Amino acid sequence: MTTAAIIVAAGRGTRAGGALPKQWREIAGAPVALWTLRAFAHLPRLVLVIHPDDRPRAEALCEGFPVTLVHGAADRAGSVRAGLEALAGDPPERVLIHDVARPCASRKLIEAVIAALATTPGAAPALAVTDALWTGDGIRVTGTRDRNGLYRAQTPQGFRYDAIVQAHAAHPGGAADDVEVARAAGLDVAIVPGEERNLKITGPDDFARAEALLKETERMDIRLGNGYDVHRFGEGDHVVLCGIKVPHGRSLQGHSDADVGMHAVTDALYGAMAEGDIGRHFPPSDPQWKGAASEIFLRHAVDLAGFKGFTISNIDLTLICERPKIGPHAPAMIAEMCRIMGMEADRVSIKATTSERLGFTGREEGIAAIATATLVKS
Ligand SMILES: Nc1ccn([C@@H]2O[C@H](COP(=O)(O)OP(=O)(O)OP(=O)(O)O)[C@@H](O)[C@H]2O)c(=O)n1
Ligand SMILES: C[C@](O)(CO)[C@H](O)COP(=O)(O)O
Repeated sequence: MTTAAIIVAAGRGTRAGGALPKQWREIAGAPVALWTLRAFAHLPRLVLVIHPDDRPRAEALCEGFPVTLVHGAADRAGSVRAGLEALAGDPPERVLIHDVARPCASRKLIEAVIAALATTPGAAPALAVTDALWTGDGIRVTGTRDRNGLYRAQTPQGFRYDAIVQAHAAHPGGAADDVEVARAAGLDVAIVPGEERNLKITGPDDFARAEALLKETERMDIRLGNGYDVHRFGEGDHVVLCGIKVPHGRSLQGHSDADVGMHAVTDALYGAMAEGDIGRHFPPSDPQWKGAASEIFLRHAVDLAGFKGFTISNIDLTLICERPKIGPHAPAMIAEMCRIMGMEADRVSIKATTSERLGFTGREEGIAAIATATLVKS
């Protein structure tokens, strides 16, 4: 079942004040919008609904990241509809709709909403009201209300895509959130236990609260990934290894440019992020990747790591072949890999070994490559 997330970010944040709309202000070292996108970065499709005035800022934030930008509308419901339309060409089965102003939603909460959608067309997090409730005239208490059965609504609010599209199309407008829209269309919405930490930045004091929560949970996160790849030799007069053309009596065969070293490093990066492998992001069945430069794949993995808040700490790559001899070309390969990945040379190792004439590499039928990558988030 495919799940997409729509992050609505077209509001102006008037209650929060300040020179910039709240989603573009920095907390804990990154804009609020980036924290929120990172919380959903494990999902295959992300749509960020923005105000047209914020386009340059949003493009800079999302450059190289797998995020679709669309322009929102004058009210929240209109912005949600714009996000839903952006997905219409290739509709997902489920969609999560989330306020950009809630940057602290946990992965556990997001997964709980998705899990609930297996049995109901709608699901959303909420916290039961625990304080006594009064009415007042601004100066004094004028009455009390029963808090039984009252909830504080949160996002992400999740729905079967087709159902929420139809519900929005039928709604007259003025809804506070998508649960109200869904219920007006007769959809059942399950309550998933919400989180106190999933606060919405609304007033000026909320920035400090959100920052404290993000700092508290952003613990050191160190990831190790490995990648292994093999390409066979065929007719030709050179091989491409780590972006460098190396003269050789044969060429490596493959769907792309068959840069076996770059593929192993790319898979190590994906592996460290639990993001599958090159084939998942660039399917070999897709003709557009035929003969593609492997730099495209590596850049995607590097950008994804940056989007998720990781720094690449080091890369270690071993090429396994009898010939060509790698040593003379290793400095150029390291320089090229550093250029693509934006890394320092003392963090990228490229070395080679033979297999003592054993096996397919020993018989010079192809080249194998094995890579390790370390990613760090602090
Ligand atoms: N026309 C609008 C209005 C709101 N939102 C989004 O809806 C969410 C919840 O709204 P709220 O917290 O009220 O944000 P703002 O409308 O920006 O704040 P304010 O009401 O203080 O101006 C926010 O992520 C906001 O960006 C939107 O995408 N389009
Ligand atoms: C959708 C919402 O986050 C649910 O709590 C909220 O209603 C949106 O924000 P607003 O302050 O009501 O505009």
